[in-house]
Parts: sequence; C-alpha cells; structure tokens
Amino acid sequence: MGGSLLSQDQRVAYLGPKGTFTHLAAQQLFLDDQLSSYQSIPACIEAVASKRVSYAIVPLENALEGTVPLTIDYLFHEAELYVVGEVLTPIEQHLLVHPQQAKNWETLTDIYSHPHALAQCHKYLYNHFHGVPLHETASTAAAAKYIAEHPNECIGAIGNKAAAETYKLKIVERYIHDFHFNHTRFFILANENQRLLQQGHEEQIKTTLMIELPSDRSGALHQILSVFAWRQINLSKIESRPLKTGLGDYFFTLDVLEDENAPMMRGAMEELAALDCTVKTLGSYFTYKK
Ligand SMILES: O=C(O)C(=O)C[C@]1(C(=O)O)C=C[C@@H](O)C=C1
Repeated sequence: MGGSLLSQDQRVAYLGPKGTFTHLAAQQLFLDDQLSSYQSIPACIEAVASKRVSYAIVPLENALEGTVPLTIDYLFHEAELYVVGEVLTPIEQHLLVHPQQAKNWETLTDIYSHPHALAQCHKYLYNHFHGVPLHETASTAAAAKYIAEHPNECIGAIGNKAAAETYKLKIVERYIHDFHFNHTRFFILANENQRLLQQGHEEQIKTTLMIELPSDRSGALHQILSVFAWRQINLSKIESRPLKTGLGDYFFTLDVLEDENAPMMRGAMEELAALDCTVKTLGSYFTYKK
C-alpha cells in the first residue's frame, strides 16, 4: 500500500520519534517522506486541528491495556475532528540495550518505556527485573533514543525491532509482552468527515459515537442500547469515560458496526436526539489490518 492517498503537499502527523508503533502503523498506509514526527498525542491532534498537517495518526486502544485515555478524552473535550480510517497492528515488545551494555543486561539498573508498553510486559518485568525502577516515556521509541544517548549507563528500553534498528540497540530478550494476542488500534484523524479509501481495507464499516446521557434519568443507558438493539445494529465496543465535571458523570463511546448514512442509522440518530442525548459523531471509517 502507501502513497497514492495523499497529494504532494499533504502530510501526516504521528506520535514519534521514528520507530514507535504509531510510526509502523502509519507506514502501512503512507510513505515515510509524508510523515511528520510529533512528541505527544495532543501535539499530533493539534497539528491536524490547526491544519499544519492533513491527517494525524494516534493510538486508540490496545488489546491488553484497553483505551489510550489521552486520545479518547482529547477527541471528546478538545478537538472537532473525524476518524477517516483505522489501522490495526500486532504489537511485539522486546528488551533493548546499548551494545556496550549487552553483556550486563541481566543487571539493568533502570528500564524505560511508554506506560502501555511497561504494562504489557508487567509479568515479565516482575519475574526478571523485580525492584528495578521503571520510567515512563512519551513513546517506546523515545525510550530507545534515550538509551542510545546514554551508552555508559546500564539501562534498558522496551520497544519494537524498528526502534532497535533505528537507534542501533541490541535486542537482548524477544517477545516479552505477557499475552500473545497483543494488538493496537490507531485512528487516522482529519478535519473533514471523509473516508480514506485504499486497497486492503476490511469490508466492515464502523462508526464511532460519543454520547452524553440526559442527567438523572433512570434507564437512560438501557434506552440508548435499545435504539441499536431493536434495529439489529451491532456494537463492537461500549466504554464510559469521566466527563470531568464531577464524580459519577460520564460520557459513553460506542463503536457501531454500521455506516452513519445508512437509513437505519439515521433513524437511530434521530431517536437518540429524541431521548435528549448529546451525540458527537466521529464519522464512519474502514479498518486496515496488517
Ligand atoms: O510508544 C509507542 O511506540 C506508541 O506508538 C504508543 C503505544 C500506545 O500508546 O499504546 C502504541 C502501541 C503500543 O501499545 C504501545 C505504545
């Protein structure tokens, strides 16, 4: 795949630096010279919201660790963007050290990585490096870069093979994630409600909705679910996140396996409005898988 989706002046922001899992996901759809690295998820989202880039690709959900709260909360509270595509990639975590420390790797003094990566390897770290301080970095590749810049320290990073190659680190333990089925979903975001169409996408379309219920109405969640249930529209995910207005105040994110323009879905949206729900739609999109 890659490339033909964008015109020459269009760029895609990704959570960098080079060698993150987000970078690998972006390379499934775009050419490397179309990609611009940003230090954080909010920086990627702001880059597309302010139209400095045409698209941003950010992690949304991991099969072991669940939602990336920063992404979902930023999309609800801070940005008016649409999801134009989704990429699903396998996640393989390795332990990386500077080649100078290759012989000492069993006595590492500190380990660095993205919080999701550390959590995905929790059992491994507990069994092999119990008591060793774990440090959170903005991404797995940021951790790898830090190790490369400190060759004299007996420290390690958790990251992927591409990060090991990019920062010339040695992989001393492979596949250290605790559960075999480790996948992450990434959203491709844009300012317009459009769909990325490229060969290789799954036929199944998905629509993501963020719904705020009317306050203090008993059975409100049951009513929303009924809107989809009696129309036989499947949901693949439902999750609550704090509204940040008080304890017990939530919004719900729903992934609906239907096109937002399908007649049944239009009816569902009208019924949600009639139930006094505030609905933010992130649009309908296809999934690209490796
Ligand atoms: O740090 C990276 O490499 C990322 O792309 C971020 C991220 C995440 O946010 O979950 C992406 C995939 C993996 O699950 C681990 C980390």
